[in-house]
Amino acid sequence: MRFLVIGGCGFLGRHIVDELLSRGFPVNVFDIRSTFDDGRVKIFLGDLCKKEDLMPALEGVSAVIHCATPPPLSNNRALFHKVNHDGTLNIIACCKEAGVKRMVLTSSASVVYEGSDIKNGVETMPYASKPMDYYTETKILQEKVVLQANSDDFYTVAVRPHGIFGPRDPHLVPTTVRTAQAGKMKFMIGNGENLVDFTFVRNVVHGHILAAESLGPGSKVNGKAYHITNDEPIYFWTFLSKILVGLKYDAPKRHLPFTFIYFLALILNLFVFLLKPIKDIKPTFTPMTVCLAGTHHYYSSEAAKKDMGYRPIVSLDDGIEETIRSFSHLSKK
Ligand SMILES: NC(=O)C1=CN([C@@H]2O[C@H](COP(=O)(O)OP(=O)(O)OC[C@H]3O[C@@H](n4cnc5c(N)ncnc54)[C@H](O)[C@@H]3O)[C@@H](O)[C@H]2O)C=CC1
Ligand SMILES: CC(C)CCC[C@@H](C)[C@H]1CC[C@H]2C3=C(CC[C@]12C)[C@@]1(C)CCC(=O)C[C@@H]1CC3
Repeated sequence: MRFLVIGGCGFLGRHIVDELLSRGFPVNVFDIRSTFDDGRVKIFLGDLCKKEDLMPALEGVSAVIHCATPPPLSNNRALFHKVNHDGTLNIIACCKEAGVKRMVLTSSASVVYEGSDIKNGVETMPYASKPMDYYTETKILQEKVVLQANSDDFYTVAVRPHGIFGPRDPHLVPTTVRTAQAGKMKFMIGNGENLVDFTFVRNVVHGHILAAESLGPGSKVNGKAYHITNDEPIYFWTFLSKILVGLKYDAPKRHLPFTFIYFLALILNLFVFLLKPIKDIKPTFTPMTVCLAGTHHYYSSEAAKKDMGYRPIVSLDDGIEETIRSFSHLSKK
Protein backbone atom coordinates (compact mmCIF):
# COMPACT_ATOMS: atom_id res chain seq x y z
CA MET A 1 0.00 0.00 0.00
CA ARG A 2 1.64 3.29 -1.10
CA PHE A 3 0.75 6.28 1.08
CA LEU A 4 0.62 9.94 0.12
CA VAL A 5 1.15 12.23 3.11
CA ILE A 6 -0.16 15.72 2.30
CA GLY A 7 1.59 18.14 4.67
CA GLY A 8 4.34 15.53 5.04
CA CYS A 9 7.01 18.20 5.56
CA GLY A 10 5.25 19.55 8.66
CA PHE A 11 5.60 18.50 12.30
CA LEU A 12 3.06 15.67 12.43
CA GLY A 13 3.41 14.82 8.74
CA ARG A 14 7.11 14.12 8.96
CA HIS A 15 6.63 11.86 11.99
CA ILE A 16 3.95 9.98 10.02
CA VAL A 17 6.37 9.59 7.10
CA ASP A 18 9.14 8.28 9.39
CA GLU A 19 6.84 5.68 10.96
CA LEU A 20 5.37 4.54 7.62
CA LEU A 21 8.90 4.05 6.30
CA SER A 22 9.96 2.11 9.37
CA ARG A 23 6.91 -0.14 8.95
CA GLY A 24 7.98 -0.80 5.36
CA PHE A 25 5.36 1.21 3.44
CA PRO A 26 6.32 3.13 0.28
CA VAL A 27 5.63 6.85 0.77
CA ASN A 28 4.97 9.94 -1.36
CA VAL A 29 4.99 13.38 0.28
CA PHE A 30 3.14 16.47 -0.95
CA ASP A 31 3.81 19.86 0.60
CA ILE A 32 4.15 23.49 -0.34
CA ARG A 33 7.68 23.56 1.12
CA SER A 34 10.46 21.04 1.53
CA THR A 35 11.99 20.42 4.98
CA PHE A 36 13.89 17.18 4.49
CA ASP A 37 15.41 14.91 1.94
CA ASP A 38 15.19 11.12 2.10
CA GLY A 39 16.04 8.88 -0.83
CA ARG A 40 13.21 6.50 0.17
CA VAL A 41 10.53 9.20 -0.25
CA LYS A 42 9.17 10.80 -3.42
CA ILE A 43 8.62 14.47 -2.58
CA PHE A 44 6.16 16.53 -4.66
CA LEU A 45 6.13 20.29 -4.10
CA GLY A 46 2.94 22.25 -4.75
CA ASP A 47 -0.24 23.80 -3.43
CA LEU A 48 -2.93 21.34 -2.36
CA CYS A 49 -5.55 23.76 -3.73
CA LYS A 50 -4.29 23.14 -7.29
CA LYS A 51 -5.39 20.04 -9.14
CA GLU A 52 -2.44 20.22 -11.55
CA ASP A 53 0.00 20.21 -8.60
CA LEU A 54 -1.68 17.37 -6.74
CA MET A 55 -2.51 14.82 -9.45
CA PRO A 56 1.09 13.64 -10.14
CA ALA A 57 1.60 12.90 -6.43
CA LEU A 58 -1.42 10.55 -6.41
CA GLU A 59 -0.11 8.15 -9.04
CA GLY A 60 0.01 4.60 -7.67
CA VAL A 61 -1.24 5.70 -4.25
CA SER A 62 -3.79 3.62 -2.31
CA ALA A 63 -4.20 5.77 0.83
CA VAL A 64 -3.95 9.51 1.47
CA ILE A 65 -3.23 11.05 4.86
CA HIS A 66 -4.10 14.75 4.81
CA CYS A 67 -2.40 16.64 7.64
CA ALA A 68 -1.65 19.98 5.95
CA THR A 69 -2.84 23.28 7.39
CA PRO A 70 -1.78 26.91 7.61
CA PRO A 71 -0.24 27.52 11.08
CA PRO A 72 -3.07 27.06 13.67
CA LEU A 73 -2.11 30.19 15.63
CA SER A 74 -2.17 32.47 12.58
CA ASN A 75 -5.33 34.46 12.04
CA ASN A 76 -5.76 34.58 8.28
CA ARG A 77 -9.41 33.76 7.59
CA ALA A 78 -9.14 33.76 3.79
CA LEU A 79 -6.11 31.45 3.83
CA PHE A 80 -7.69 29.02 6.32
CA HIS A 81 -10.83 28.89 4.19
CA LYS A 82 -8.92 28.40 0.95
CA VAL A 83 -6.59 25.68 2.25
CA ASN A 84 -8.66 23.85 4.88
CA HIS A 85 -12.02 23.91 3.11
CA ASP A 86 -11.58 24.52 -0.64
CA GLY A 87 -8.24 22.69 -0.73
CA THR A 88 -9.71 19.65 1.04
CA LEU A 89 -12.54 19.53 -1.52
CA ASN A 90 -9.86 19.57 -4.21
CA ILE A 91 -8.02 16.66 -2.53
CA ILE A 92 -11.25 14.61 -2.42
CA ALA A 93 -11.98 15.31 -6.10
CA CYS A 94 -8.40 14.44 -7.11
CA CYS A 95 -8.43 11.21 -5.05
CA LYS A 96 -11.63 10.14 -6.80
CA GLU A 97 -10.22 10.95 -10.22
CA ALA A 98 -6.98 9.10 -9.45
CA GLY A 99 -8.85 6.05 -8.09
CA VAL A 100 -7.53 6.42 -4.52
CA LYS A 101 -9.92 4.59 -2.20
CA ARG A 102 -8.87 5.62 1.33
CA MET A 103 -8.44 9.00 2.94
CA VAL A 104 -7.48 9.82 6.54
CA LEU A 105 -7.95 13.43 7.61
CA THR A 106 -6.10 14.94 10.56
CA SER A 107 -8.92 16.86 12.17
CA SER A 108 -8.74 18.26 15.71
CA ALA A 109 -10.56 17.62 18.99
CA SER A 110 -11.01 21.41 19.04
CA VAL A 111 -13.88 21.12 16.53
CA VAL A 112 -16.23 20.77 19.51
CA TYR A 113 -14.50 23.32 21.77
CA GLU A 114 -16.17 26.68 22.41
CA GLY A 115 -14.15 27.92 25.37
CA SER A 116 -15.97 26.15 28.19
CA ASP A 117 -15.04 22.96 30.06
CA ILE A 118 -15.03 19.63 28.21
CA LYS A 119 -14.45 16.62 30.47
CA ASN A 120 -13.93 13.24 28.82
CA GLY A 121 -15.59 14.55 25.61
CA VAL A 122 -16.95 11.96 23.21
CA GLU A 123 -17.19 12.07 19.41
CA THR A 124 -20.98 12.48 19.44
CA MET A 125 -20.68 15.99 20.92
CA PRO A 126 -21.98 18.59 18.44
CA TYR A 127 -19.53 20.76 16.51
CA ALA A 128 -18.84 24.15 18.14
CA SER A 129 -21.69 26.43 17.10
CA LYS A 130 -19.51 29.48 17.82
CA PRO A 131 -15.93 28.45 16.99
CA MET A 132 -13.43 30.72 18.76
CA ASP A 133 -11.10 31.28 15.82
CA TYR A 134 -10.88 30.88 12.04
CA TYR A 135 -8.67 27.81 12.40
CA THR A 136 -11.39 25.95 14.35
CA GLU A 137 -14.13 27.27 12.06
CA THR A 138 -12.41 25.79 9.01
CA LYS A 139 -11.37 22.54 10.74
CA ILE A 140 -15.11 21.95 11.30
CA LEU A 141 -15.93 22.62 7.64
CA GLN A 142 -13.03 20.40 6.60
CA GLU A 143 -14.06 17.48 8.79
CA LYS A 144 -17.65 17.72 7.53
CA VAL A 145 -16.67 17.56 3.84
CA VAL A 146 -14.32 14.62 4.42
CA LEU A 147 -16.83 12.56 6.40
CA GLN A 148 -19.62 13.40 3.94
CA ALA A 149 -17.42 12.19 1.08
CA ASN A 150 -17.39 8.65 2.54
CA SER A 151 -19.16 6.27 0.16
CA ASP A 152 -19.22 2.66 -1.01
CA ASP A 153 -16.08 3.12 -3.07
CA PHE A 154 -14.27 5.95 -1.25
CA TYR A 155 -13.59 5.38 2.45
CA THR A 156 -12.84 8.29 4.75
CA VAL A 157 -12.10 8.74 8.44
CA ALA A 158 -11.14 11.74 10.61
CA VAL A 159 -8.58 11.48 13.41
CA ARG A 160 -9.01 14.12 16.10
CA PRO A 161 -5.79 14.64 18.09
CA HIS A 162 -5.39 17.23 20.83
CA GLY A 163 -2.38 19.27 21.97
CA ILE A 164 0.26 17.42 19.97
CA PHE A 165 3.82 17.71 21.30
CA GLY A 166 7.15 16.08 20.54
CA PRO A 167 10.47 16.62 18.74
CA ARG A 168 10.30 19.33 16.03
CA ASP A 169 6.96 20.70 17.32
CA PRO A 170 6.79 24.22 15.84
CA HIS A 171 3.92 25.50 18.03
CA LEU A 172 3.61 24.46 21.66
CA VAL A 173 7.20 24.25 22.97
CA PRO A 174 8.67 27.16 20.95
CA THR A 175 5.74 29.46 21.86
CA THR A 176 5.96 28.50 25.53
CA VAL A 177 9.73 29.11 25.57
CA ARG A 178 9.41 32.43 23.70
CA THR A 179 6.80 33.57 26.23
CA ALA A 180 9.12 32.59 29.12
CA GLN A 181 12.11 34.31 27.48
CA ALA A 182 10.03 37.49 27.19
CA GLY A 183 9.40 37.29 30.95
CA LYS A 184 5.65 36.71 30.41
CA MET A 185 5.36 33.22 31.91
CA LYS A 186 5.09 34.32 35.54
CA PHE A 187 1.40 33.67 36.17
CA MET A 188 -1.02 30.80 35.78
CA ILE A 189 -4.37 31.66 34.27
CA GLY A 190 -7.03 30.40 36.71
CA ASN A 191 -6.49 28.07 39.67
CA GLY A 192 -4.12 25.73 37.78
CA GLU A 193 -6.39 22.73 38.27
CA ASN A 194 -7.79 22.41 34.75
CA LEU A 195 -7.17 19.03 33.15
CA VAL A 196 -6.10 18.92 29.52
CA ASP A 197 -5.00 16.32 26.96
CA PHE A 198 -1.50 16.69 25.58
CA THR A 199 -0.70 13.94 23.12
CA PHE A 200 2.77 12.73 22.22
CA VAL A 201 3.27 12.88 18.48
CA ARG A 202 4.07 9.16 18.02
CA ASN A 203 0.74 8.21 19.60
CA VAL A 204 -1.00 10.50 17.11
CA VAL A 205 0.98 8.84 14.29
CA HIS A 206 -0.02 5.38 15.56
CA GLY A 207 -3.69 6.45 15.56
CA HIS A 208 -3.41 7.64 11.94
CA ILE A 209 -1.84 4.42 10.68
CA LEU A 210 -4.43 2.28 12.50
CA ALA A 211 -7.19 4.47 11.01
CA ALA A 212 -5.79 4.02 7.49
CA GLU A 213 -5.46 0.26 7.96
CA SER A 214 -9.01 0.01 9.35
CA LEU A 215 -10.68 1.70 6.36
CA GLY A 216 -12.30 -0.57 3.79
CA PRO A 217 -15.51 -2.20 2.61
CA GLY A 218 -17.95 -2.65 5.51
CA SER A 219 -15.56 -1.24 8.16
CA LYS A 220 -17.20 0.47 11.12
CA VAL A 221 -14.63 3.29 11.03
CA ASN A 222 -15.75 4.50 7.56
CA GLY A 223 -17.23 8.00 7.70
CA LYS A 224 -16.48 8.52 11.41
CA ALA A 225 -14.31 10.74 13.62
CA TYR A 226 -12.07 9.41 16.42
CA HIS A 227 -10.27 11.12 19.30
CA ILE A 228 -6.65 10.06 19.68
CA THR A 229 -5.14 11.06 23.02
CA ASN A 230 -2.44 9.96 25.45
CA ASP A 231 -5.22 8.90 27.79
CA GLU A 232 -3.48 10.74 30.64
CA PRO A 233 -5.15 14.14 31.13
CA ILE A 234 -2.83 16.43 33.10
CA TYR A 235 -3.20 19.89 34.65
CA PHE A 236 -2.43 22.38 31.86
CA TRP A 237 -0.02 24.32 34.06
CA THR A 238 1.70 21.17 35.38
CA PHE A 239 2.42 20.13 31.79
CA LEU A 240 3.75 23.56 30.83
CA SER A 241 5.80 23.70 34.04
CA LYS A 242 7.41 20.31 33.30
CA ILE A 243 8.49 21.58 29.87
CA LEU A 244 9.73 24.90 31.28
CA VAL A 245 11.63 23.40 34.22
CA GLY A 246 13.07 20.69 31.93
CA LEU A 247 14.48 23.52 29.79
CA LYS A 248 15.74 25.36 32.91
CA TYR A 249 13.13 28.16 32.96
CA ASP A 250 11.12 29.02 36.07
CA ALA A 251 7.62 27.57 36.29
CA PRO A 252 4.83 30.11 36.87
CA LYS A 253 3.92 30.23 40.57
CA ARG A 254 1.23 32.85 41.04
CA HIS A 255 -2.36 32.81 39.83
CA LEU A 256 -4.48 35.39 38.02
CA PRO A 257 -8.29 35.10 37.81
CA PHE A 258 -9.43 33.48 34.56
CA THR A 259 -12.28 35.97 33.89
CA PHE A 260 -10.01 38.98 34.31
CA ILE A 261 -7.42 37.61 31.86
CA TYR A 262 -10.12 36.54 29.42
CA PHE A 263 -11.49 40.11 29.27
CA LEU A 264 -7.97 41.49 28.83
CA ALA A 265 -7.53 39.12 25.85
CA LEU A 266 -10.87 40.27 24.40
CA ILE A 267 -9.79 43.91 24.62
CA LEU A 268 -6.39 43.12 23.10
CA ASN A 269 -8.15 41.24 20.32
CA LEU A 270 -10.33 44.28 19.60
CA PHE A 271 -7.20 46.48 19.26
CA VAL A 272 -5.57 43.90 16.98
CA PHE A 273 -8.72 43.94 14.82
CA LEU A 274 -8.87 47.77 14.68
CA LEU A 275 -5.16 48.02 13.84
CA LYS A 276 -5.36 45.36 11.11
CA PRO A 277 -5.56 47.83 8.16
CA ILE A 278 -2.34 49.50 9.43
CA LYS A 279 -0.41 46.65 11.06
CA ASP A 280 -1.02 42.89 11.06
CA ILE A 281 -0.28 41.72 14.63
CA LYS A 282 -0.54 38.04 15.58
CA PRO A 283 -0.65 37.83 19.38
CA THR A 284 -0.23 34.50 21.24
CA PHE A 285 -2.43 35.89 23.95
CA THR A 286 -5.92 35.49 22.41
CA PRO A 287 -9.34 34.57 23.88
CA MET A 288 -8.77 31.06 22.44
CA THR A 289 -5.34 30.51 24.05
CA VAL A 290 -6.57 31.97 27.35
CA CYS A 291 -9.50 29.53 27.33
CA LEU A 292 -7.20 26.64 26.39
CA ALA A 293 -4.95 27.61 29.33
CA GLY A 294 -7.75 28.02 31.89
CA THR A 295 -10.46 25.41 31.18
CA HIS A 296 -10.73 21.63 31.20
CA HIS A 297 -10.48 20.07 27.74
CA TYR A 298 -9.85 16.36 27.65
CA TYR A 299 -11.43 13.68 25.52
CA SER A 300 -12.22 9.98 25.60
CA SER A 301 -10.37 7.72 23.14
CA GLU A 302 -12.58 4.70 23.96
CA ALA A 303 -14.12 4.63 20.46
CA ALA A 304 -10.67 4.39 18.80
CA LYS A 305 -9.71 1.63 21.24
CA LYS A 306 -12.87 -0.32 20.50
CA ASP A 307 -13.06 0.16 16.72
CA MET A 308 -9.37 0.15 15.72
CA GLY A 309 -7.53 -1.35 18.67
CA TYR A 310 -5.81 1.94 19.52
CA ARG A 311 -3.64 2.19 22.67
CA PRO A 312 -1.11 4.96 23.41
CA ILE A 313 2.35 3.48 22.81
CA VAL A 314 4.40 6.21 24.58
CA SER A 315 3.53 7.40 28.10
CA LEU A 316 3.13 11.11 28.82
CA ASP A 317 6.25 11.20 31.03
CA ASP A 318 8.40 9.43 28.43
CA GLY A 319 7.04 11.77 25.73
CA ILE A 320 7.83 14.84 27.83
CA GLU A 321 11.36 13.59 28.55
CA GLU A 322 12.08 12.91 24.85
CA THR A 323 10.62 16.29 23.88
CA ILE A 324 12.76 18.18 26.41
CA ARG A 325 15.88 16.36 25.22
CA SER A 326 15.08 17.25 21.61
CA PHE A 327 14.66 20.95 22.47
CA SER A 328 17.93 21.27 24.45
CA HIS A 329 18.95 24.07 22.00
CA LEU A 330 16.13 26.17 23.52
CA SER A 331 17.37 25.64 27.13
CA LYS A 332 18.03 28.70 29.27
CA LYS A 333 21.72 29.54 28.95
N1 LIG B 1 -0.27 20.81 16.53
C1 LIG B 1 -1.34 20.48 17.23
O1 LIG B 1 -1.36 20.57 18.47
C2 LIG B 1 -2.55 19.95 16.54
C3 LIG B 1 -2.60 19.84 15.15
N2 LIG B 1 -3.72 19.30 14.55
C4 LIG B 1 -3.75 19.11 13.11
O2 LIG B 1 -2.63 18.32 12.74
C5 LIG B 1 -2.25 18.60 11.40
C6 LIG B 1 -0.76 18.84 11.32
O3 LIG B 1 -0.42 19.97 12.08
P1 LIG B 1 1.10 20.32 12.39
O4 LIG B 1 1.97 19.23 11.92
O5 LIG B 1 1.14 20.72 13.80
O6 LIG B 1 1.30 21.61 11.48
P2 LIG B 1 2.56 22.09 10.60
O7 LIG B 1 2.38 23.54 10.37
O8 LIG B 1 3.83 21.65 11.23
O9 LIG B 1 2.38 21.28 9.24
C7 LIG B 1 1.46 21.62 8.27
C8 LIG B 1 2.08 21.40 6.91
O10 LIG B 1 1.11 21.74 5.91
C9 LIG B 1 1.79 22.37 4.83
N3 LIG B 1 0.87 23.17 4.04
C10 LIG B 1 0.22 24.29 4.44
N4 LIG B 1 -0.49 24.79 3.41
C11 LIG B 1 -0.30 23.96 2.35
C12 LIG B 1 -0.76 23.98 1.01
N5 LIG B 1 -1.56 24.92 0.54
N6 LIG B 1 -0.35 22.98 0.19
C13 LIG B 1 0.47 22.01 0.63
N7 LIG B 1 0.95 21.96 1.90
C14 LIG B 1 0.57 22.93 2.75
C15 LIG B 1 2.86 23.21 5.52
O11 LIG B 1 3.88 23.58 4.64
C16 LIG B 1 3.31 22.28 6.64
O12 LIG B 1 4.42 21.52 6.26
C17 LIG B 1 -3.12 19.78 10.96
O13 LIG B 1 -4.20 19.28 10.22
C18 LIG B 1 -3.62 20.37 12.27
O14 LIG B 1 -4.86 20.97 12.09
C19 LIG B 1 -4.77 18.85 15.28
C20 LIG B 1 -4.76 18.96 16.64
C21 LIG B 1 -3.67 19.51 17.38
C1 LIG C 1 0.92 31.92 26.47
C2 LIG C 1 0.30 30.77 27.17
C3 LIG C 1 -1.00 31.18 27.81
C4 LIG C 1 0.05 29.56 26.29
C5 LIG C 1 1.30 28.97 25.64
C6 LIG C 1 1.07 27.58 25.08
C7 LIG C 1 0.26 27.55 23.81
C8 LIG C 1 1.09 28.11 22.68
C9 LIG C 1 -0.22 26.11 23.49
C10 LIG C 1 -0.97 25.49 24.66
C11 LIG C 1 -2.08 24.60 24.09
C12 LIG C 1 -1.75 24.54 22.63
C13 LIG C 1 -2.75 24.08 21.65
C14 LIG C 1 -2.65 24.46 20.32
C15 LIG C 1 -1.59 25.42 19.87
C16 LIG C 1 -0.55 25.77 20.94
C17 LIG C 1 -1.18 25.93 22.30
C18 LIG C 1 -2.23 27.02 22.30
C19 LIG C 1 -3.71 24.06 19.31
C20 LIG C 1 -4.63 25.27 19.13
C21 LIG C 1 -3.09 23.70 17.96
C22 LIG C 1 -4.12 23.27 16.95
C23 LIG C 1 -5.23 22.44 17.45
O1 LIG C 1 -5.90 21.78 16.68
C24 LIG C 1 -5.61 22.48 18.85
C25 LIG C 1 -4.44 22.80 19.77
C26 LIG C 1 -4.92 22.91 21.20
C27 LIG C 1 -3.78 23.14 22.14
